[in-house]
Amino acid sequence: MKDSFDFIVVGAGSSGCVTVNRLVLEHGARVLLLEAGPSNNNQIIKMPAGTLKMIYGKTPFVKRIRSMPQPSLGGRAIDVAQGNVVGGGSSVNVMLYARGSRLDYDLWDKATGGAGWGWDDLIPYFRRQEGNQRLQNEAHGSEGPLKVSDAPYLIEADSLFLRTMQNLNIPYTDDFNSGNLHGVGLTQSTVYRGRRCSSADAFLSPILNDPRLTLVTSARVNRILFEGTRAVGVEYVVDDITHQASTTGEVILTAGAFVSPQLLMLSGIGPCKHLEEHGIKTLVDSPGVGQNLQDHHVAILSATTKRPIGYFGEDTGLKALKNAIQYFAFKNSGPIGSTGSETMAFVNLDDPEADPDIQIYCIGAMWPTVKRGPTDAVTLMANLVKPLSRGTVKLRSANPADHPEVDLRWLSDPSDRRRMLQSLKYLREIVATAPFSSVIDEIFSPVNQIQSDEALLDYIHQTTESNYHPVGTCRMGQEDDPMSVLTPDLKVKGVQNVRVFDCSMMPIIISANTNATAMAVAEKGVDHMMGKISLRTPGRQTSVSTAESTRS
Ligand SMILES: Cc1cc2nc3c(=O)[nH]c(=O)nc-3n(C[C@H](O)[C@H](O)[C@H](O)COP(=O)(O)OP(=O)(O)OC[C@H]3O[C@@H](n4cnc5c(N)ncnc54)[C@H](O)[C@@H]3O)c2cc1C
Repeated sequence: MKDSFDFIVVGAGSSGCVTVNRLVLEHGARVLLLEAGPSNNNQIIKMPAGTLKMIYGKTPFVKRIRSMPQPSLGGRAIDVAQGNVVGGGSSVNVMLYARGSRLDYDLWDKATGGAGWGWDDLIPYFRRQEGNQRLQNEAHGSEGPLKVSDAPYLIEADSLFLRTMQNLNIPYTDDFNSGNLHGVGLTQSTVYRGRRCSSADAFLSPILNDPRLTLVTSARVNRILFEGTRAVGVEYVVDDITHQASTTGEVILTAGAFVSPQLLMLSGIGPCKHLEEHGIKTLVDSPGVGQNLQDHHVAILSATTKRPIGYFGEDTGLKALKNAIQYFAFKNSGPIGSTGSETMAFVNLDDPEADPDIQIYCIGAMWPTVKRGPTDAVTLMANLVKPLSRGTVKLRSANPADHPEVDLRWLSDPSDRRRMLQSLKYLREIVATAPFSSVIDEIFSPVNQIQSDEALLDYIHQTTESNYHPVGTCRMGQEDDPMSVLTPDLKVKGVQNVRVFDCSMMPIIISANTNATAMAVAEKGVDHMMGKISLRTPGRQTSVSTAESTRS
């Protein structure tokens, strides 16, 4: 093996960029960062309004993983977009800055036997990373490199949504990220002066010229290399040529919730029967690898409006020209500087006092997948943020170039079906409530004729989409839990010198968007690895109640 490094980090996404930043700047380590996708140096990534074009258009920055046909969705296969570029998800995402609730992280803490993963344990990491342009308090930092700001551009749909939700007794909140998600309000985004602030912008850019960092793009890692059970390097491919790199320290997987378990399995760590099926020699029989897949997904309602209240027409003709001039000549202002998702609400429709399990987005446009000629429109989406259904990631083959076999199993749990149905009905209630009702012309998805529960569920099966938050496939847990893949300090069980710092580590999905948490987890992971913090002695009280603890 030729090149040798102190650490090798696999995947330059949200968690990978944070990991290398801390290793290089704080610990002076020589780090190899391998990223399968290209550089993030592209205008469409930097301009907030470019997001939907990346998610639904054709760019090299997004790869779509097609799921197995889903029996619970009438046999439909789902494409789940993932970042394939420096910055990973944070370079292609909708930039919404969100954290889970206090309870979410306290449930993680419980899953690890109280090892130190509760809300209070994570807050220092969120705060340290955050450069909030409005909030500075015990939950928020304003000096960090990750810029977080209020929406620079609002549309009438935002005002209508905010007022309508308050008419439905949902209280206004000016901060979703204090541990309490309840309410309706304006979102904050990882946007600074009209430009995306990805994990790469915040954490990788400052060290790109540091001689201790070696970044190789368009480099797909195939497997981890072991001597016995000790990781000593990785094998990767650039331009069809296979390379090896070695490390005297550790290999850290930050390749995302689909690829990190795939890489473990390709390296011989996983359910031994499944590895045998693909002719892979088992190094560690770890039955939990690829299990416990969770993802948020949405019920969609789109309606035409009687007059313009959103973004229709802003990207064509003279308006597009005007917006481009405004954006480039006037400090990145106007619609191009907006993420298009400026308001949201978190509710619990069963018990208004309980932790929210539905997130509602209001988007001032027709949803791209809804088949209807372009016109003034608004879309409401209900995101099931506490799903109970669990899917799997398995190997499709022993070939690392093949996507893994993803079985999402959305709505396979009856409670998820019930809550999705209930939330779609609630979206209808929102657009029938003043002042929203005054601008709605026609609800065309789902059309009015779809009324029975059975027909509405069928509509959900045909139209539900990912909110792009897959997690949980290498979950951490207690040492003696046979289904946990990682110890609470994020070491892969059964081997030495391999850790996973990305969204795969979550035992339970958080009830909000996952980018900020991916970054906070990575920084805490580095602190554990470098001995800066140690696991807490079990026994501390958190907010987990007896009733909620049954969810874990
Ligand atoms: C379209 C979209 C919209 C989203 N919107 C939001 C939002 O508005 N707010 C929010 O909080 N969250 C959002 N998310 C989710 C959030 O961005 C992700 O949860 C987060 O980026 C995941 O971080 P990660 O480090 O786990 O993985 P990623 O950021 O996905 O990083 C994995 C990296 O590994 C690379 N990689 C994969 N395989 C290999 C390999 N074999 N070798 C080398 N490199 C490899 C990938 O190219 C990628 O760069 C969105 C995600 C997407 C995809």
